[in-house]
Amino acid sequence: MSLSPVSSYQPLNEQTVKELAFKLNFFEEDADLSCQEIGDGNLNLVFQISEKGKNAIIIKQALPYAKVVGESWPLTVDRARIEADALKLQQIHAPDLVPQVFHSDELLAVTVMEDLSSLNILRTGLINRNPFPYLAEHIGTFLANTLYFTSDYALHPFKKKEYVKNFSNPELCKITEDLVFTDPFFNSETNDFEEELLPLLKDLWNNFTLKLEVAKLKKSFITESEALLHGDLHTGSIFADENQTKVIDPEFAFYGPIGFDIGQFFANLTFQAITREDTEGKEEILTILSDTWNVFSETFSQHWQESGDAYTKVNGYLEYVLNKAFQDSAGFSGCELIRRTAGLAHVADLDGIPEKDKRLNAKRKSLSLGRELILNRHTLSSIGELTQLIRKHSS
Ligand SMILES: Nc1ncnc2c1ncn2[C@@H]1O[C@H](COP(=O)(O)OP(=O)(O)O)[C@@H](O)[C@H]1O
Ligand SMILES: CSC[C@H]1O[C@H](OP(=O)(O)O)[C@H](O)[C@@H]1O
Repeated sequence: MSLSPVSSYQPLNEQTVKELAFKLNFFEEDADLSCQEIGDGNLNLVFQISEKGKNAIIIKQALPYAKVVGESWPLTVDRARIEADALKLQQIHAPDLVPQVFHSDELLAVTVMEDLSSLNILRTGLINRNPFPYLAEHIGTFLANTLYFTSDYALHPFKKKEYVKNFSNPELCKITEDLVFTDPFFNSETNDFEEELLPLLKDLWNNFTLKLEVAKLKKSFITESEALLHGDLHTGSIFADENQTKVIDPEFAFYGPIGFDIGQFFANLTFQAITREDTEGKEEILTILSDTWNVFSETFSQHWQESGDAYTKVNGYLEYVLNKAFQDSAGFSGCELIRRTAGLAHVADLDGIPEKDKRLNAKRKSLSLGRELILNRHTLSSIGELTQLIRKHSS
């Protein structure tokens, strides 16, 4: 039986979302509520509802299409169920690192959650050069806990397969398969770039060694059901300040290779290593990147000691798993750098640079670093070698 306050899906607006908040008893019936739609992402509606002097709540609703494109791009609202279920699981394994979910409704495709607007979206905070002293510790822990505890290394095989089924997310995965792994490596209609970048892009499109390596990464993304991924872990999916970090928006969650989340986070940090002009600023980012890896690998290794799987006691297996995740993360990171530079969905780190020459210079660095990361990922044997490669291409 559905506990939904409505009998069919309907897109909410600032009036009907208040009525929903009342029906769900988040406010007393005489409360004077204010409400704004604050969503700035590509896909969903996000309403902030508040009563003067009290904590606000967030009601996020999936539309039956991709908001950024419109009704010509239909998209399942089941992504709201996936997002709510992923947040609830992440809350168990990484408490304090995700927003609290107060309520979710599959029929209306809504998630009611904690309002985090006292924190900053990390991408904006990094562009504004705010300090995030706990970011590496928090994201390293988030990655280690959510990835380890949803994997076969930790779970009974029946439970793991139940999760794989629950988090089957074909439509959202298809977006990533197209926009991250395919379109930017071909002269596709969805691509979006300044014409000055065309010669460099043609070099990528004609580089068959590169295409073979991207095909291998895409195969890994599609076929390796290693752990429950966040699936879209960029710096716009993280709220943070000097003390706290909260990961939001796991609607792309599905079972995939561990290195994918790590690589997306690395790439989105790397835009800052590229665009910051001072060495100190660049080094600050590279330190966050390498500290995140170190926290991730140490925490993941500690969890591994508790695994019940007989093979986890075999010498060399943990090192193999971590090394694969590390080299994959470099390759996935390369794909993310290229797609955010020349694909459909861009980032403010690059597009927000007002001076054309500087912007193009940063984009050229991003494209060439992306290519190097994809081609040379198997030569990287330590986090220091990865940060050195980024340093070389971003100076
Ligand atoms: N829990 C929250 N608290 C405060 N603001 C939020 C919250 N969740 C989302 N937002 C706001 O809505 C924006 C879009 O949210 P997001 O979940 O990324 O949507 P989309 O799935 O469309 O990308 C965020 O950038 C942020 O400004
Ligand atoms: C048409 S979806 C493009 C892009 O948007 C998603 O990001 P977000 O929902 O955080 O704005 C995801 O990265 C998709 O690849």
